[in-house]
Amino acid sequence: EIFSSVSKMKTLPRLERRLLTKFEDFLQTVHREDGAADELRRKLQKLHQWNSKIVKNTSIIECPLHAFRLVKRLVRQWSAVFKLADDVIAPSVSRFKEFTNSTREWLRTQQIWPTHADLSGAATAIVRLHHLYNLDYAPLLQGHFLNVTSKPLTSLELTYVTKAALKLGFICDAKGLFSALETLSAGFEGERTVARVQRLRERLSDLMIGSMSECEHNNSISTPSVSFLASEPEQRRKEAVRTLYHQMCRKSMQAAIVHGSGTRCYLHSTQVPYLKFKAEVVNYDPYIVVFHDVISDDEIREMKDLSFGKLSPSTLAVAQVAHEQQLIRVSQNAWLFDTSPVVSRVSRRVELITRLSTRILHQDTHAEPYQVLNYGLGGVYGPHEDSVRVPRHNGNENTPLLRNSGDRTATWMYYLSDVQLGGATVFPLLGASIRPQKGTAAFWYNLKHSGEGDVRMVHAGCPVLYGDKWVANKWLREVGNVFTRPCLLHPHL
Ligand SMILES: O=C(O)CCC(=O)C(=O)O
Ligand SMILES: [Fe+2]
Repeated sequence: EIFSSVSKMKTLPRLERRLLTKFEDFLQTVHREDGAADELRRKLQKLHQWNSKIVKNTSIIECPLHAFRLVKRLVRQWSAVFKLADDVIAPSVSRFKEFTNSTREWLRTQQIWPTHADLSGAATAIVRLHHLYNLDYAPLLQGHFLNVTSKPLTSLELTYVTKAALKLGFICDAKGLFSALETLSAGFEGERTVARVQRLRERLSDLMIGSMSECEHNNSISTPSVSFLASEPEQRRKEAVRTLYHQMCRKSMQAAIVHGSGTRCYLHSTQVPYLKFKAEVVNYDPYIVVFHDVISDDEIREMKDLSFGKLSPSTLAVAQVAHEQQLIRVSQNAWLFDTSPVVSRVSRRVELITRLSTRILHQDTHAEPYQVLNYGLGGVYGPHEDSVRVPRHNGNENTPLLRNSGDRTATWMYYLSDVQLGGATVFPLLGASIRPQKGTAAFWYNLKHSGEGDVRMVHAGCPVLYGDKWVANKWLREVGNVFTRPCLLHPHL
């Protein structure tokens, strides 16, 4: 899957360019002038034009609507190209079959070519963003997404978006989208469009029967169904946290200054005399602090470069049902050890500032390697605690890492990118939020001084509305840090 990493998606136009070149070069060697070959040339020419526009400006993929359209083109238009080549041309030109087979194989080895799952993932992102941030669907139908303007949605595109809303269980969104689809396809007599609309109508009416939801209440975010077993009060607590999380994400979009009110700045001393860092207290009790200018652009580039090839879709520490993961976490991550002088230096800085050890040695691990995260389209990380030792995570105590190194005492999170819109880190129970800013880092403790997991530290990454969000987590472990964690009375760390 690729929709779960915006940075990976940005490499798609270059790959498409290489694919186009392969086809164009091959066609040069095929001297065939008939309708099918002409049609193939025409299709490729059109793809070439689209590609030329986007290959020079891949940052537009940070806009979910452009990203959705790119994925749609790669999945649908290219499968039409292959189909035409295989079904119409290859039977009379045998070399063609060899060519399409080997080209398909080549694409597979690149591992990033999108599939139908990516197409529905991209449509899901668009719906989730509209739903969560309370955006009006009307501009989207006209091809507008925030300040980006493009062509109105086609009936096929609208079908994907409506289906995504249905799948998410957002019935009111689906109803609205479906009636727009009906209007849009009213004049079309095409069999496929009619059948598509009919199928959706049936699915929607099935869902409506079981649901009494009134669409006027669209603003209160429906909590997605959670099918794993949970006791009733726990379930209610979870829903309350989710509601607060959604509210905070929306609020973080409106406020110009995102950090909590009463934010206080100071110069934070380190173990090196005169080396101080700008610090901003986001919350006093429990303590959450953001440090500014703690990692340079060059260091960030190196961390991203070292991680990029290793990114793979994020999973969750707490087992969840597969289809729910989409709602809880949409990102890819890689583990990065201190294998280069730059990464080591970046870790030393964490030590200088926090006075905690980041040493990673076999059998004596004071910290985890960096978990470098790149978010995907509408990328989110729902409410969670970094600590495993919060009461409701019972049963997780017995992992080898926990036995050897203890819990995640503290979290240090480097922000490796800005995010144009959305993507704030929020603490729903504290009312604190942090806007991602390249070069800064957030720090907080996950455990109380007693060693118990602090449930107040539940936090989340709001959906990325527009942008390519990167963070790097350094989780500092208990063992090796029990004596270094500063005293409770210390005003700072
Ligand atoms: O990306 C964010 O803002 C939060 C990430 C996070 O909480 C985590 O990776 O554990
Ligand atoms: Fe976290």
